[in-house]
Amino acid sequence: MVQAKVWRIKTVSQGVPKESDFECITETVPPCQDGEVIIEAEWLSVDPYMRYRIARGKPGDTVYGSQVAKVIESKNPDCPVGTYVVSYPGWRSHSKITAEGMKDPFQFTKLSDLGGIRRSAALGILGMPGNTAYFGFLELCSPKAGETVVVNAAAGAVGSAVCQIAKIKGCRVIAFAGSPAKVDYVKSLGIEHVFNYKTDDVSQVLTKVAPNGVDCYFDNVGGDFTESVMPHLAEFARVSVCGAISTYNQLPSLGSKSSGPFPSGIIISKQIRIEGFMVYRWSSRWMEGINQIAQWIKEGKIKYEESVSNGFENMPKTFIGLFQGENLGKAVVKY
Ligand SMILES: NC(=O)C1=CN([C@@H]2O[C@H](COP(=O)(O)OP(=O)(O)OC[C@H]3O[C@@H](n4cnc5c(N)ncnc54)[C@H](OP(=O)(O)O)[C@@H]3O)[C@@H](O)[C@H]2O)C=CC1
Ligand SMILES: CCCCCC(=O)/C=C/[C@@H]1[C@@H](C/C=C\CCCC(=O)O)[C@@H](O)C[C@H]1O
Repeated sequence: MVQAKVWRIKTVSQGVPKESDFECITETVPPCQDGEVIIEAEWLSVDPYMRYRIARGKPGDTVYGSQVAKVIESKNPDCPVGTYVVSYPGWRSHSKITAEGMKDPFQFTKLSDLGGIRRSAALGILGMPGNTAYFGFLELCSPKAGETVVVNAAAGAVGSAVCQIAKIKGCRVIAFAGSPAKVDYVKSLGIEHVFNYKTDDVSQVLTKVAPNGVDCYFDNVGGDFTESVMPHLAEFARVSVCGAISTYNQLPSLGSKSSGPFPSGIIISKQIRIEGFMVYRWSSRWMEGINQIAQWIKEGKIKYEESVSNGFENMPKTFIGLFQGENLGKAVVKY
């Protein structure tokens, strides 16, 4: 019988998660029944949203998350041994997927050929984060050529894709990231105006580099960063509220009181449109985004990076690293 390693919540994290908030146990996975498969993780994703899931979880819960995995046992003719899938069984080395579980296309999909691109990309640029950039930027910001776009967490999985899509659309991109190496990386993607928000004052940068205002703001960070950007928005600016990673370790739960004043005056007088989203809003158009990004990669218009941690034992450490800016591009763990 297959033995699975499983990362569970030991203590619901308070503030920045610690490795001791997690525990790894071993579990026996019973053999497949009709219609079932057993999968073995190949690549596991760590994502900022997991912080929210942990906050809403309880001790003993398996940490939620996606992985690229290989079918190693099958009693389902549609999914034979050797098939690669993207699934959401959580931080587990081996998992049983029932016939029912395989029906939900957002919990389980067979991995299509990625045209020579490493399978881990299905967790990043050719997966949920890539589509977050594609739909979250194009649909909510409606960018026009020549407009000025601000992107933060710009060296990360979503941000680096947004910067490049904005460039493809002919926009002028002002990007922010958290280290000199990250600034160099974003510049290497062809983005001209890139700043380190830890050493450059965001408001001063925008006064200088965006004297006519910011037309589109793709926000991954929230908090103080966003407070600094708001006064620089142009009339009829569009703000895509993708994430607020600077706040994830502060809020006790969803629905808690907002931490700062709501800038009503700016929003009203400049007639700004601000919209949050969850990328699964575009579920019915999922492959449109993936196929377009794949095409842009082929044409050399989009580049991407991955920060790879080796070993399942490094799941908590790699996850925590997201909040310390340790990743460049998509953070993944190789099983
Ligand atoms: N709405 C949706 O459907 C989705 C939203 N998201 C959101 O998109 C954002 C980016 O996700 P993703 O690309 O996967 O992650 P990233 O690959 O960008 O990794 C996170 C990065 O965030 C930056 N960061 C961490 N803490 C802070 C802080 N306190 N202040 C400023 N920056 C910080 C770090 O970069 P640096 O070194 O530059 O500080 C870090 O490397 C997140 O907010 C996430 O929740 C992601 C997917 C779907
Ligand atoms: C308020 C949540 C901000 C997190 C932004 C983000 O990264 C979203 C990612 C989603 C993710 C949803 C997972 C947890 C969000 C918790 C909200 C809830 O109602 O439980 C995943 O489904 C893929 C991205 O769309």
